[in-house]
Amino acid sequence: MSLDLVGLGIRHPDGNALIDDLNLSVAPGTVTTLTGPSGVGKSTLLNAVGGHLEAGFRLRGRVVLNGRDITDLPAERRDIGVMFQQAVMFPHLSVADNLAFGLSPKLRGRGARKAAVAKALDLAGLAGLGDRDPATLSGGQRARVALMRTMLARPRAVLLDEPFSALDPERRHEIREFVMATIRRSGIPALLVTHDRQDADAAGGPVIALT
Ligand SMILES: Nc1ncnc2c1ncn2[C@@H]1O[C@H](COP(=O)(O)OP(=O)(O)OP(=O)(O)O)[C@@H](O)[C@H]1O
Repeated sequence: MSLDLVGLGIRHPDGNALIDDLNLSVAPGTVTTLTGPSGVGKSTLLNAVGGHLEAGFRLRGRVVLNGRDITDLPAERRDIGVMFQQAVMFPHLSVADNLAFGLSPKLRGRGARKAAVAKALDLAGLAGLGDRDPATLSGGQRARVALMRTMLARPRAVLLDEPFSALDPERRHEIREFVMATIRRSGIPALLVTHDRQDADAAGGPVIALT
């Protein structure tokens, strides 16, 4: 699976060009990093790829996923996973149920769904913690649950918007490695927005500096 941005341009509601003629190809299982000063349009670009561009922003160019033009598809039909700085959990659901919420509807059968959640807990190093209330997890554990929930939906691409910046330095390193390994193993393309040089190094792919 690959993600291609072809001649992408984004215009701010006030008329200013945020992104101008961006051409970018993200290979399967790789992470391309987007950097640049605050306000340059990094998050807006991810919104455009995910289909969440806010009203008033104008888009030019094409977003192509796996050879298919998805520019005009609504977000829910793009199968693109997102992960933000704050790992949002449903507080009234257990860790396992939070994970189950991410499961692709294509995966049918109670047993198969339970097994998929158990495997995700295991991969996240959280085996045995499925019954816990998410509020009792550490920030790092919550970040891993959030990532697994994103991946359980079997996305065709992932968008990561500063997903590590709320983590302390030690956790940050561990989660970063975990996220990159998961993306490589899944063979899907990813875009990472970060201000952190080490994040970009760990991502291993091209770094695009937006100006
Ligand atoms: N809903 C909105 N309506 C109007 N302007 C917005 C909206 N959301 C963002 N902007 C503006 O669009 C521009 C790009 O914002 P964006 O969040 O994409 O930047 P960014 O590069 O991700 O910044 P940061 O690194 O600070 O997160 C900024 O000038 C911002 O103020």
